[in-house]
This record gives sequence, structure tokens and C-alpha cells, in this order.
Amino acid sequence: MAAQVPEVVLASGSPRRRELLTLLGVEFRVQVSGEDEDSAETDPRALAAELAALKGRSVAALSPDALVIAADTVVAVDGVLLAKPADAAENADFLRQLSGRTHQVFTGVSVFAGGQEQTEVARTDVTFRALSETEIEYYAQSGEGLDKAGGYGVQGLGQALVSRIDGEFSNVVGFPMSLVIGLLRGHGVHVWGAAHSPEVNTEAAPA
Ligand SMILES: Cc1cn([C@H]2C[C@H](O)[C@@H](COP(=O)(O)OP(=O)(O)OP(=O)(O)O)O2)c(=O)[nH]c1=O
Repeated sequence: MAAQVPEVVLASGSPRRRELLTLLGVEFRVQVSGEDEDSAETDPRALAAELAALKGRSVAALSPDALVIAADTVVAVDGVLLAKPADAAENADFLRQLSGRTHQVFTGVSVFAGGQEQTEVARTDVTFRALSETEIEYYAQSGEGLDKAGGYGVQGLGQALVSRIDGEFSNVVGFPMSLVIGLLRGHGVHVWGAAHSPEVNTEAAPA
């Protein structure tokens, strides 16, 4: 008899996470946690893990038979955390801090299933071009960065701010695919129609 595949619940209101989970061919429903995302944690990696677990835990309590997946993205530059900017002026201030420097994006992903909790964190280093004040004002006024950690969206207009990415792109958008695929498959969820990693084709590509 085939193992039972749990119902998947995405504990996130983020349209990006919904889109990325859909790309994996996973059927799921969305249930958003009403939890306050407050924490005194100052280490960005630990904070991403803590907030992802917090979001997932409250939804898991409401859907104990489901597999609940939650995530949280934290941006840090030289150890300073940049959350979502409150307005265009704060967004411009964030961009001034990011301009010409490399910063870190951490996304914590938490999975709750069968009473067990598993949380992992992915890191990507993103480098911004040196931005002019005109560019900073233009981007801040676009409003794109307002609902995003760090005040920019690498998947949109924000790609013009970035000169280099070291690590997984999807992690910057808020849902690190490698981590998510591994966690889901580890719990028997079918990704791209398969419960387990399909055999990897090791044949050399034609020259
Ligand atoms: C840096 C960066 C962040 N983001 C987004 C990813 C996250 O959605 C958001 C960070 O906020 P989060 O608190 O991680 O997530 P959220 O509030 O959007 O959704 P929920 O708590 O319901 O899961 O910033 C981008 O979309 N692009 C980027 O380049």
C-alpha cells in the first residue's frame, strides 16, 4: 500500500511563496498565522529560523493532520537587520545602506508534520551596485520595496540594483527551492510528480 501523502498547508500570505510552491507542482491551501512576528533575537540566521517556526507552529495547531510549511526572510547588512520599510523615506534609507555593499539574505523554512517540527535556513549574499541618489529616490518612489524585507524585490525592478548574487536566487525571493524540495520530499510530498528525487542523469552533455 502506498504511504499516505499529507495535505499541504502553506502558512504564508506572501504571493511569492504561493507562486514558487505552485511551480513545484504541489497542491496546497493557504492558512495564514495571526501571530505577531515580534522577537528580541538579533542574529539574522537565528531570527529567520525563529520567525518561520513561529508562523508554522500556530497554523499547525489549527491543522494538526496536515503538513504545514512556513518561511521568513531576514535581510542583514553588516549585522544590522533591515525589515520591511515603513514608507518611501525609510526605503530610500535602506537603499543607501545597501548601496555598493554586500548583504545577507536568510530565509528560514519550517515544516510541521505528524507532531514533528523541522526548521532550516538558507543564506544568499547579494551585492548592490553603487547607487546614485536619483536612482535611490526613483526606486523608493516605485513602492516595489515596501512589502519586502530589505526594501527591494530582486525579482522585479530591484534586479537593476543588484550586481552579484552568491547563492540561491529563490532564497532572496523568500522561498529557497532546494531547501523546500528536500523538506517536502522528506515528508513524502510529491514534487514535480515524484515523491523521491528522480534518478539524476549523469551522462555528459554533448560538447
Ligand atoms: C529581499 C527580498 C524580499 N522579498 C520578500 C519575501 C518575503 O515575502 C518578504 C519578507 O517578509 P516575510 O515576513 O518573510 O514574509 P511576508 O510577510 O511577505 O509573508 P508571510 O509572513 O505571510 O509568510 O520580502 C522579495 O519578494 N524579494 C526580495 O528581493
